[in-house]
Amino acid sequence: MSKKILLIPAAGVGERMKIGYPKQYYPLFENRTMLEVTVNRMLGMSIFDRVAVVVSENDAYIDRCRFEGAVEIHRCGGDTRAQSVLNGLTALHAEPDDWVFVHDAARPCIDKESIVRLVDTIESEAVDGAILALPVTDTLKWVNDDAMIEKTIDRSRCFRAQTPQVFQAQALLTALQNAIEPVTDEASAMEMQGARIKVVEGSAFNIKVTYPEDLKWVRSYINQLSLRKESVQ
Ligand SMILES: Nc1ccn([C@@H]2O[C@H](COP(=O)(O)OP(=O)(O)OP(=O)(O)O)[C@@H](O)[C@H]2O)c(=O)n1
Ligand SMILES: C[C@](O)(CO)[C@H](O)COP(=O)(O)O
Repeated sequence: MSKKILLIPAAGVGERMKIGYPKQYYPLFENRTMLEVTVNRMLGMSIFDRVAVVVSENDAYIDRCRFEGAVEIHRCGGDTRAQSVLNGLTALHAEPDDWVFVHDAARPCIDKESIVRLVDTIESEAVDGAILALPVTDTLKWVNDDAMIEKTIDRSRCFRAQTPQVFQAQALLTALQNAIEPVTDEASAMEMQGARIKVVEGSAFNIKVTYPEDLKWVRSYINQLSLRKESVQ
């Protein structure tokens, strides 16, 4: 029986957040860091057989994190997100057909319903993998180097990719090793291999904390959960 493994890349520096330390260690809720909130929410779902976090070799914060369940820490982060995921995958020593759910540490508002939809898809459909995503709702413009519009793009087939993105361990390892150009998500590497990847409905709240202003929405969502007495961490 193949396992479900959660792999959380958390080795970024958070350049765009400009807080002077990696954003995954920002205290998000009651002194719990973003990484703790993300991991503990995932642990609380009771879906994963293994939970692993990839941090950089010289990470000075991870030892202070308190997780509410078993978490493997791999100090093998790379210079890019893809390299961190590849290094983490290698360190996992997973079985080839284990399902690996890769989820950004910087997406703490992930919800169980979305994960269940992902699991249902890989268990019931003939796919090589699946990702959470949302349809684009704005009109899309393609511009030139001077920001002048060249054309309007048909948005009906455009989706915004989120995480988790789930693939089988060996297939993902091979895809990331073979990716010929830099990739910003796992699906991109798998697409290059011709994989069949399904887009599964995500949540508008599953935003990635990238810029300081993103924190406003994330904190508000997390506080709402707390007010409704739903588990936050
Ligand atoms: N070398 C890297 C870069 C990113 N990540 C992780 O990948 C996720 C998404 O990346 P992003 O939001 O781009 O994070 P950063 O790279 O930290 O941000 P920035 O690009 O602003 O520096 C985060 O959980 C981040 O920690 C990683 O594990 N290793
Ligand atoms: C993986 C990802 O979160 C999907 O939206 C995203 O591509 C990561 O973004 P990054 O800023 O390029 O790390």
